[in-house]
Amino acid sequence: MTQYVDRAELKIADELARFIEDQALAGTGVDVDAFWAGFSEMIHSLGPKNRSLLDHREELQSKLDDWHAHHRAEGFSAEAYKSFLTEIGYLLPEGPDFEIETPPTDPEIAQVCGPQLVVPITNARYALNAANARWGSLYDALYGTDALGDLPSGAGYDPERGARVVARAKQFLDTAAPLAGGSWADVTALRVENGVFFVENAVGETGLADPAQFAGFNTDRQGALAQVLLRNNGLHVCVVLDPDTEVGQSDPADIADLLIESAISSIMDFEDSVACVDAQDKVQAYSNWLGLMKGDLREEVRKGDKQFTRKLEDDLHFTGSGGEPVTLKGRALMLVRNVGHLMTTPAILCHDEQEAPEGLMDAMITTLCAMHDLAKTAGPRNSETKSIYVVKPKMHGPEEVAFACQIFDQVEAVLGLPANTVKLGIMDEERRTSVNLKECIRAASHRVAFINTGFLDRTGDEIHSAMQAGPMLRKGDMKSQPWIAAYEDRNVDIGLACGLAGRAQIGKGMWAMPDRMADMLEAKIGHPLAGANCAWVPSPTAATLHATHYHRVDVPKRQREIAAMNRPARLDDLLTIPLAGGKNYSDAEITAEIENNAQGILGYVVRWVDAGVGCSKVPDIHDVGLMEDRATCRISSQAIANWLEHGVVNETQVMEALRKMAEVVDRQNAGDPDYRPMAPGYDGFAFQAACDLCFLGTVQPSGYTEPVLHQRRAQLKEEQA
Ligand SMILES: CC(=O)SCCNC(=O)CCNC(=O)[C@H](O)C(C)(C)COP(=O)(O)OP(=O)(O)OC[C@H]1O[C@@H](n2cnc3c(N)ncnc32)[C@H](O)[C@@H]1OP(=O)(O)O
Ligand SMILES: O=CC(=O)O
Ligand SMILES: [Mg+2]
Repeated sequence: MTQYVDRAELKIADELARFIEDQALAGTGVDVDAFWAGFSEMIHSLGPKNRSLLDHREELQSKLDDWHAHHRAEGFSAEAYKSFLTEIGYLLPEGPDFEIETPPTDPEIAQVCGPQLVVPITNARYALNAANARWGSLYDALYGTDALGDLPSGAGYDPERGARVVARAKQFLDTAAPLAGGSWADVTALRVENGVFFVENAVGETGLADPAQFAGFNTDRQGALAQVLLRNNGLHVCVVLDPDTEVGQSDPADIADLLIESAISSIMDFEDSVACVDAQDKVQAYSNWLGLMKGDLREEVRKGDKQFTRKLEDDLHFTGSGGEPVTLKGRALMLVRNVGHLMTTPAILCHDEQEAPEGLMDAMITTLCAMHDLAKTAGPRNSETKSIYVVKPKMHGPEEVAFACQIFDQVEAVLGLPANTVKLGIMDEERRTSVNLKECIRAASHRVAFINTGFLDRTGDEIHSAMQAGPMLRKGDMKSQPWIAAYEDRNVDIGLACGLAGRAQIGKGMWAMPDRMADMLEAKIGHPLAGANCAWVPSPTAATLHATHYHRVDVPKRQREIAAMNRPARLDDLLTIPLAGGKNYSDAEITAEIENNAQGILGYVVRWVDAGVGCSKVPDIHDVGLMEDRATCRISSQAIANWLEHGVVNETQVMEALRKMAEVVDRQNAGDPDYRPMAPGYDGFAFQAACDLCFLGTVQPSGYTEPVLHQRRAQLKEEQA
């Protein structure tokens, strides 16, 4: 039972009030009473608007449902559809051209192109790792994954595999920092003399083809060259020399590793990768964020027989070619993803005892925590421009973006921050945002710092918003449809037209197969080539490997080329609904599809509901481990709900698939002593949640999964209390 304390017409869960007063407010200079008064005023003034925006979503959805239900039989007319969307205010008129006016942002947002790592904020061990993922070992990333085509076989070091890793890494150097003569593969010695970098290899003495790529060096205590810093496309590579390691010893030039700039920014996620349903969970999440912003977050890590304390890395120091000190950031720029506008929270009750919107709570408290970074007078800072970067997900159209800006206007006023301190990341992941993207950006033109194609949620919304249009294609077929290509291209085109290049991020989505690094290396170069200056990765290792793409592609140049192409707008493609149409899937294909979706849902939901884990790696029916979060769960559940709605499958078939796959998921988790099997009872909260997601999928708001997940997890917590 939550204990509440009264604060300025709000009831605040006791542990949240204590966190805010004792930890978050302390040291910010914000007066406690003024804070509560301002917070209360914000919740009571913006809460009703929040609710009316959600009502508007529902109104539009029911109009879409009706229209599709009435026009299904007569065949689809794109023109009639577009007129209807315009008539109901779903598709809005575009205003004149404009450019964003966001105040200057940090280089990691505006200039440096590279991977963006996402991490659940509730896991301090991972969150610290994500902050520290600015630098990663390319040798380790190549050795420890399937990036070379196969996986390491044993526990010990395999010199044959090591040689292949070194060869690949040196190929990378030949692209990122080519030599004037010969290849890095034949390098026998490196030296720095009077600030000039020399290389010896098969052709004799040489140097970098472009000497300006030499950015600094370090020597060891004996004065021997220990690190050489190179720069390419704004990214750094540190060549590590160490004859005392096994790898360095076997290298003619003592090269032991390449440390490369990896996660340029990291998103600390309060949204789809976490399971936070009450004040207790939220305080844990806010505490981690506060620790990152204060810089004092620590986590005891045990690995095998080793134990150590993980904390934020310091900056890196080198000597420049003229003898000047060179300092590079040791940490990724941290952004924070708040929840969207949908959910309410039992952590705060309004004067009418109703739950407050969770998005308002996140906006105020994550900004408050980040003030500790702005206030630092010594030590490494997150933002040099005194900015706070908030990613706002799942907004539907410009009105909701304008509302997000209004929220942060009020937050800044309450906390005494200069206007537009909070920079906004707009996730382009709902259909009404994609179709009105230019106006969404305009609505945040003074604070937008990124737009990003969250194609996973976007796929879920594609299914839900056209639920009544007919049965959709299989999940895997969605990726090759006209709507998604148009969505990705338009996001870049509109971002460039609105002046984001050199000022803000134009990002691309998550790589959702965390163990398939060879495939990622093949596929994800497509992101910088498409003009994105950042793209999401699920792990630090993926960040290191994806970083190599930004050495191969000069993104600003690519953006100029794309802008010059003047590509046509392709709104018609964007509005092409991915219906199965004449495709007649066989019974086997239908069964495989629902079993695959059921397995993903159950594998994810059982850990969410029973263990409070918001992001998991779950094998699909082909045994490929997939990153599952609320967005991927939204796709799978909406896909099943859609096929149920149109009679492609019936309830009995879906229930059979759920029961069968529950047994599979139980077996997959058999090694976990805390795991509670779903079979043979099929009566636990997790299994019920999976059933609700499928059988009640059509009536979930926008097809989101969080209402069901929250309800079932809260029930379980209550039962366990
Ligand atoms: C649609 C969307 O919204 S996408 C955004 C939401 N999704 C995410 O945020 C995905 C984040 N990724 C993750 O949570 C995880 O990588 C998972 C759940 C996919 C896989 O986790 P695991 O199975 O534990 O990964 P695995 O065993 O391969 O690796 C664990 C190691 O990698 C690190 N690691 C894995 N993912 C991350 C991450 N995102 N950030 C930082 N470190 C990470 C861990 O710290 C750990 O290293 P450590 O032992 O030194 O602490
Ligand atoms: O948030 C990201 C997505 O793809 O959804
Ligand atoms: Mg999303």
